[in-house]
Amino acid sequence: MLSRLSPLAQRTISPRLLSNAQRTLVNISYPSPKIAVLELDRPPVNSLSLEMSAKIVESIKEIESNPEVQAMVLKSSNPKIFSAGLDITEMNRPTVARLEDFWRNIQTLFLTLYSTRLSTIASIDGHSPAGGCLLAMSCDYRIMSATPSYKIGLNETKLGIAAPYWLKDLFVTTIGYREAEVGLALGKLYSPKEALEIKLVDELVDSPVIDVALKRADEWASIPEKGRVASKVMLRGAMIQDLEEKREMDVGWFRDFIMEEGVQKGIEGYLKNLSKK
Ligand SMILES: CCCCC/C=C\C/C=C\CC/C=C/CC(=O)SCCNC(=O)CCNC(=O)[C@H](O)C(C)(C)COP(=O)(O)OP(=O)(O)OC[C@H]1O[C@@H](n2cnc3c(N)ncnc32)[C@H](O)[C@@H]1OP(=O)(O)O
Repeated sequence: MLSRLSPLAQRTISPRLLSNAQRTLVNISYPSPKIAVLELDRPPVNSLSLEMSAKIVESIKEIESNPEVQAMVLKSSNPKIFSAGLDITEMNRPTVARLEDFWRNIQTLFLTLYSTRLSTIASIDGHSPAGGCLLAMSCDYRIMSATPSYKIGLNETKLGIAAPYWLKDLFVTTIGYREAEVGLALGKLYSPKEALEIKLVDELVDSPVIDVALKRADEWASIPEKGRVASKVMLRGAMIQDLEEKREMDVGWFRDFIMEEGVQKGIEGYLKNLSKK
């Protein structure tokens, strides 16, 4: 894509002016041989389109393929948004084929990030609703900026939709049944302080989040891989296997739910309000 531009244009065009079609969507860097940083870079809000999910999966696989790398920090290029979650436009009057493909890519994203052999540290320097919270919860450790205006949580019910069963399971596993029951029903978005209290995040920082995330990545990367991965498989294997077995059933639930006229009206209204803001 970018390579289709002339070399002069490639050198002079400001990255801010690049359309998403011309962007790489994620950037990978290696601050040290054992640590990778995967930066989400899909303006304006790092929402997860089909292509964005596929790109994140491809990048995780690329990082995993280097046996020296032990830990990965997941961060955002946006200074105040980690990820706004699923790209809502993917669910707005879609074709059935695209919608099903979109959902398969979201499932794969979850399965890949949740099960990777890498230690994963979420560096949450901004808002992280819904699918953004899914990305964070799929990591092994979550560090969030203490900025009080930031929000994290699962707000699906506010859009007139429900979290899929496996995201509900992930939420329950992370914060416990009762808190998840209330949080899901109300579509609650938590402040960083509240998120720390219920253990939705592990640590709050005032300093640049990435600095602390890199320190934690160093600590996690120093643990011998075999035992660390075996523990991860023991804790996460059942949920992964369960979704692997139910993938197509889940695609069907998602498709039938989203294609309902009432749900479509709700999504349309939510999108209109977002753009009006
Ligand atoms: C028994 C049967 C049950 C079956 C169940 C089966 C399956 C489950 C069914 C469905 C599950 C679906 C799961 C969904 C999870 C999700 O992730 S849904 C997405 C939820 N995300 C949100 O609600 C976040 C919305 N965004 C915001 O709140 C704000 O944008 C922000 C992140 C706080 C940032 O605010 P800021 O003021 O900086 O930016 P703007 O609001 O002005 O946004 C800029 C621009 O971006 C557009 N936009 C924002 N978020 C999204 C998004 N998620 N997708 C697409 N587009 C988004 C916004 O509209 C603006 O656009 P512009 O006006 O054209 O500039």
